[in-house]
Amino acid sequence: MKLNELLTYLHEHEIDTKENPMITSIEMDSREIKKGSLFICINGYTVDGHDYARKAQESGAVAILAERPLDDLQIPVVLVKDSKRAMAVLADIYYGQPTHNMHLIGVTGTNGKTTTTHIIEKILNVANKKTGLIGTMYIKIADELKHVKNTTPESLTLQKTFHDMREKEVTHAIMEVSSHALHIGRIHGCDFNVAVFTNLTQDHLDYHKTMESYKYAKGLLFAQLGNRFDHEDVKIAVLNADEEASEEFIKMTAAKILTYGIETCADVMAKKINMTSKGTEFDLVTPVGTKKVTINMVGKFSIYNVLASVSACLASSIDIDTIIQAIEAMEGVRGRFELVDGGQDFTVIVDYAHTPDSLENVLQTIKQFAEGKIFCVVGCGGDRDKTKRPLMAKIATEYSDEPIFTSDNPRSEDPSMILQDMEAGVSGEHYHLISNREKAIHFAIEHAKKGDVILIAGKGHETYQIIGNETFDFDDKEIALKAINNRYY
Ligand SMILES: CC(=O)N[C@H]1[C@@H](OP(=O)(O)OP(=O)(O)OC[C@H]2O[C@@H](n3ccc(=O)[nH]c3=O)[C@H](O)[C@@H]2O)O[C@H](CO)[C@@H](O)[C@@H]1O[C@H](C)C(=O)N[C@@H](C)C(=O)N[C@H](CCC(=O)O)C(=O)O
Ligand SMILES: Nc1ncnc2c1ncn2[C@@H]1O[C@H](COP(=O)(O)OP(=O)(O)OP(=O)(O)O)[C@@H](O)[C@H]1O
Ligand SMILES: N[C@H](CCC[C@H](N)C(=O)O)C(=O)O
Ligand SMILES: [Mg+2]
Repeated sequence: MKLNELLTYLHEHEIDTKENPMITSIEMDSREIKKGSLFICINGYTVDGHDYARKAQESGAVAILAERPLDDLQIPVVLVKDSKRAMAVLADIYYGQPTHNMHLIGVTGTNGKTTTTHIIEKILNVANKKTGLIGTMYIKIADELKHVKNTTPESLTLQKTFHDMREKEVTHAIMEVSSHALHIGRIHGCDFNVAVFTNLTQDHLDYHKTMESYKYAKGLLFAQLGNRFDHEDVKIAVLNADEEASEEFIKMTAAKILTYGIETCADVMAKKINMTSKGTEFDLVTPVGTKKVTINMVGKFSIYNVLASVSACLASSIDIDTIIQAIEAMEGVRGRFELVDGGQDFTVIVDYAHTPDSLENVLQTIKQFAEGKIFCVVGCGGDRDKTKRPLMAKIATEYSDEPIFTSDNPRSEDPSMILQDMEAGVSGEHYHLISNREKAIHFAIEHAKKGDVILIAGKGHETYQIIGNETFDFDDKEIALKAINNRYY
């Protein structure tokens, strides 16, 4: 596409030349520049992309889009007020508006996004739909996986991903939509058909500062959902009726509403719930009838994720029998309440609970079936919301018999300072302090007795640990299996 053609889509811009090069790729990272690229300068949180414009030119960029004039460049410079916004517009156009002709489901909320997107994916696959998935664990196009840094990538990566999905004939895409992405505008240009809300509890206050602005960011997904009545293309907001924030999101959206819940009357509900340590049975009540279902996942939070997924799929015109077949076959998601079986006579669970609410939910669930003591190996991430640390420590001591405070991903912070923040939440309670995560896991496994349950929380599927600037191989499940092996064999 020629530069001038691309620029017709930007309402306000200035350009310093009449040159009109052919653009063969759009990049926001100078390290990705190829011959023919348009380089977009983004002023980031750590560095300013404008400082890399020269490097981009040297690497073959044929044009630059920037927020301020740049000296000593021989290629056209397009000036805009906000390069991130311009990037979203250009990415959408350059990649052929890929979300306009695919069914796009977005899932937002503090906890349960990854799990819910995977349940939706399973249902759509059982319904023979070709799917793409974007989220914390990976970008998945059919069976092909690509690892990513962010849960919800920047608009450029997003639109390119949707374009690749279209090339692979994906008809249904499901994505996790983080509050950061909503706040920064990474999803501008995404034409969602269905938007799903899981829940809102404390996290990310380092970024959003208050729960009110965190809620506002989540609400943007619903506010931006097809704000006109196109009766050929109805947009649907799937909201958790048991969550207070849903009442506000209802006011924020013009879309059709479908609610789900357990406590409050809703369109889709779970009734007569019967939980065991292996699974859950309940009556699934929907606008198209009531059926008894048995799922392999445990915990009330899992029922919420299933109800959200069922609602999203009903909103996507999938028939109820297919939905039920899929949710009954769903085995769970990697690193989410995942059982580690090394032949031991106690239970070991690896879970991604890294917020106060998720930790409380998971421990409450374990309490319902634990025959012996509960061990809880838990830490808190560095360079993240500090105020959740004492809360998580308190919850660990409240719901477990042997809490073991350890490191998560300390990142740039001193691990002992993070532990101090956790300890500030407890006074007089019994707990262990083992900063080295591998040693903490070994400690729990060496001390567990028959019937006990060990929860290893916070890192779930992660196969690394970030300490300082370095990333080390680290897999909770692998380490737990090694410790079980050491103890028994
Ligand atoms: C705070 C934040 O959101 N940061 C994101 C941001 O990074 P940044 O602003 O620091 O970028 P930067 O390094 O300053 O670079 C600025 C610009 O210079 C460019 N650059 C940089 C170096 C170079 O050599 N050449 C070059 O061109 C960069 O490509 C970029 O365009 O832009 C990057 C590229 O898109 C993101 O990967 C990065 O996410 C970081 C990794 C992050 O940790 N983000 C978290 C807070 C986040 O967004 N989390 C949410 C929610 C998670 C959840 O709850 O599930 C998520 O969606 O992931
Ligand atoms: N609906 C839910 N309500 C509360 N807690 C949940 C719910 N679903 C899952 N959890 C807990 O939260 C953890 C993370 O779940 P999941 O990865 O699905 O959430 P997420 O929203 O994608 O998280 P992230 O923002 O880190 O990507 C799980 O391991 C479990 O402990
Ligand atoms: N999406 C979350 C994941 C946290 C996972 C936990 N292991 C940590 O590193 O804090 C975040 O980036 O805040
Ligand atoms: Mg996630």
